Amino acid sequence: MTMNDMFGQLGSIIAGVMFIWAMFQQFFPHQLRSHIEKQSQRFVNLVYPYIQITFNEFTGERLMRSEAYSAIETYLSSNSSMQAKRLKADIVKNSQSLALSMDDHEEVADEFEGIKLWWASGKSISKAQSFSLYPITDEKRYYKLTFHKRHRELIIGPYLNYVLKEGKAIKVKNRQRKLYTNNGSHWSHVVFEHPATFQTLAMDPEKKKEIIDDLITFSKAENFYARIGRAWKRGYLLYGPPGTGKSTMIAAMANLLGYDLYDLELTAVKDNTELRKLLIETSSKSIIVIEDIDCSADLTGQRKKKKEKDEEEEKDPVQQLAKEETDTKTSKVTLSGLLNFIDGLWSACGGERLIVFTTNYADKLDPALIRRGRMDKHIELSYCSFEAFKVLAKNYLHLESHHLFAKIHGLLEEINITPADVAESLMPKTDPVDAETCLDSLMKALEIAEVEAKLKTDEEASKKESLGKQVKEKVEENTN
Ligand SMILES: Nc1ncnc2c1ncn2[C@@H]1O[C@H](COP(=O)(O)OP(=O)(O)OP(=O)(O)O)[C@@H](O)[C@H]1O
Ligand SMILES: [Mg+2]
Repeated sequence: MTMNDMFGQLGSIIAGVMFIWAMFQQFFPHQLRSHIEKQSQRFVNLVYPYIQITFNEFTGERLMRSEAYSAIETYLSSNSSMQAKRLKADIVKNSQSLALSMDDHEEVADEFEGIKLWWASGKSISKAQSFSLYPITDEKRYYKLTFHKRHRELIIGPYLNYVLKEGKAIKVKNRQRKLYTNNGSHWSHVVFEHPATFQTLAMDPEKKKEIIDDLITFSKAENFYARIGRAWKRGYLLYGPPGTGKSTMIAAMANLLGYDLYDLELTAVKDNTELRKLLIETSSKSIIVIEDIDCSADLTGQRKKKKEKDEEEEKDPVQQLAKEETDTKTSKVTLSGLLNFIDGLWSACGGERLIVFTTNYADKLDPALIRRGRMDKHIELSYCSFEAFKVLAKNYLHLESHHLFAKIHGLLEEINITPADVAESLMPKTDPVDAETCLDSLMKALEIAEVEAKLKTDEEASKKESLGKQVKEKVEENTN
C-alpha cells in the first residue's frame, strides 16, 4: 500500500465518521443535548453550592440602560477602587474628580451582615449581526453576583435593596447639580456652582442651626412622610429687606442638601396650565424657588377680584363657573392656580421637594398662601446683628476679635444695616488685608446709614404733616 492510498483511506474514514456524527446530531440533537445539560447541571449543583444573579446593562430594549446596572456600578465603584487591580477611570461631570469603576472581568468581594459575596464584571460579545440602532457596540456588559445558596433570602431581599438604594444615593451625591430657569413653558439649565454655604451665611447661630436641622430632618424623613400620608415636601418663606441674604440662603440650602434648583419666574408663565406643566417637569430632590412672590404676579389683586365677585348678586352657578374659567384663561397665573399646585400636584410626583418663596414684605402676602402646610416655615432675615457681623468678620478678614468690635457692637444695635452692606465694607481693599481699614470703613458705612435713616424719618414726618394739612383744607372747603 502506498502512502497515497493510506491517506485516501484515512480521508474516507474521517468523512464517514463525520457523516455519522452529522446524522447523529441531526436526529438526536435535542434529547441528547438537554440530557447532557440536565446531568451536568445536577452535578454542578451538587458540588457548587453557589447562586449567581446576572444584571445586564441593557434589558429588553437595547435603548434603555438598566437602572439596576448603573446603581450597582456606582455602588461598586467605592468598593472596587480598593480591591480590583484593573480599573476604568472616567471624569465625573463637574470635572473635579475621577470616578473609578472596575474593569471588565474583574471581581470584588463584599460583605453584608457578616456574609461574604462576590461581584464580578463581565462582557459578552454577541456574534449575531442584527440591525439594531446601535450596531457599533455589540458588547453586552453585566455584573454577576455570586453567593452561597444558604443566604438566598437575605441577599435577594435586603442586600439587593440596600445596594440599589446606596448606589442611587451615591449617584445623587456625586451628580452635577443644575440651576433651572424657565423661559415660557420650558426649563433650561446651567451648571449650579454657587459657593454659598450655611457656614458663610451671616445670621444668628441658633437660628441657623435650627434651619439646618429642619432641612436635614426633612431630607431624611421619607418614611415619616409616607407613614403620616403626606407628600414629601416642605415650604419655606424667606422674608426680609433687600440684601439680607435670602437668595444666598437658598443657594446654601441647595449646597447643603445637594438638590437641584428650579428658579421659577412667574411673570414668564402664561397661565395656570403652563405653570402645572412646568412643575410636573421638575425632578425629585429639588428646590423650587419663586423669588419676590409679592411682585411676581398680581396675586393679591386676583384675590380681591374674587371677593368682589362673591359680593355680586348670586347668579346661575353654571354661568358663574364659565365666567371664572374664562377669567383664569385670560389672566396670568392666579393665586388659586398657585395654591392648587402647592397642595395637589406635588402629591402626585414622587420624591422630595422644597418650595421656597422670598419676599421683602411678608405682610403683603395673602394669608392663604403662607399658612402652615403651604409655607411650613417662615424665616425672617433681618438687618445685621453683632452675631452675624462676627461671621462676616471671620470669613472676610479672618478676625475673631478686635478692639473695634465693642464699638461696632454698640453701633449695630442702634443702626439698621444689611449684611450686604456690611459685607461690602469688609471686602478687602488692599493686599495684604488691613483689617483696621475695613472695620473703619464699616463704621463709616454705619454712620451714613444712621444719617440716611434719620433723613428718611424726617421726610416721612414732613410728608405726613403736609398730607394732614391738605386734608384739613379740604374739609374746611367742604364745610364752607
Ligand atoms: N446673611 C448674609 N450672609 C452673608 N452674606 C450676605 C448675607 N446677606 C447678604 N449677603 C451678601 O450680600 C449679597 C446680596 O445678598 P442676597 O442676594 O442674598 O440678598 P437678598 O436678601 O436676596 O436681597 P433681595 O431681597 O434684594 O433679593 C450677597 O451676594 C451676599 O454676599
Ligand atoms: Mg434675592
